[in-house]
Amino acid sequence: MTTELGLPDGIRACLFDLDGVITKTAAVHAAAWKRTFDAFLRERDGDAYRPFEDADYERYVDGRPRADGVRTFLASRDIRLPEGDPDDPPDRQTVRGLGNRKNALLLELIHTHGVEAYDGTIRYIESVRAAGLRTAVVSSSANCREVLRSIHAEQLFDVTIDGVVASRRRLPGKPRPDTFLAAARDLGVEARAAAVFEDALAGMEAGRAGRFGYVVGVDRVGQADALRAHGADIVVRDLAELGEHP
Ligand SMILES: O=P(O)(O)OC[C@H]1O[C@@H](O)[C@H](O)[C@@H](O)[C@@H]1O
Repeated sequence: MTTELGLPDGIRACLFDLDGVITKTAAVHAAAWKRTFDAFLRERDGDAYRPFEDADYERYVDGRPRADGVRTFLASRDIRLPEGDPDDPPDRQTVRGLGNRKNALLLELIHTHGVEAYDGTIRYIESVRAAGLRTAVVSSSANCREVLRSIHAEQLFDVTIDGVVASRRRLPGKPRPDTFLAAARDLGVEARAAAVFEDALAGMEAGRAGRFGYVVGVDRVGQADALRAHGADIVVRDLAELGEHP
């Protein structure tokens, strides 16, 4: 282990997820999804509908690109909707319509409440860069750049692979490893020389599938065992814990 950063020797780049790792926006996404799916399920099944639970978010939606989240959750309830069109109105019962409904709610929540960063992560990224390692943000979110801009953190990353870049480059989203692998490649390092920092189960699986050198699970919601089961090499509650001496 290197002492300062708590990373194995040979790690030359760090790949950070955004929502829940850098910013306190995972809960905001979860809230927007819950409002979207509960409204949809109530419209469909009436008042006896089965609500969208935290576990549904963690298993089927967290970390995945927007439309994949819609499809994966609906499939878990044996529901299939037409794909629809990327600019379907938010009240249209299609995969894209539901995604747009969620995005409108997310943006409303973000604009009303603002975005907060995790100070422990920002300090950690600054130490990583001071130590000469390269950094990337790897997020499924199409809102990644706006969120980073709002906390003035864009300059902390040499490479950005977000939801917009991934669809332009046709990269399959997490849990597939392609977005992380693209970030490592853009930084000029092999996967085994890169560490992945993620809070989502889909992100853990991507880290494991890509054979990255180190997979750090960031547990903000009490799912340490699940993070380990899905591929974490280590689980911390905050990145400030990495490199702390016992
Ligand atoms: O809808 P967006 O902003 O493009 O984000 C896509 C996904 O981005 C991930 O970072 C979140 O964990 C998911 O909850 C979200 O659905």
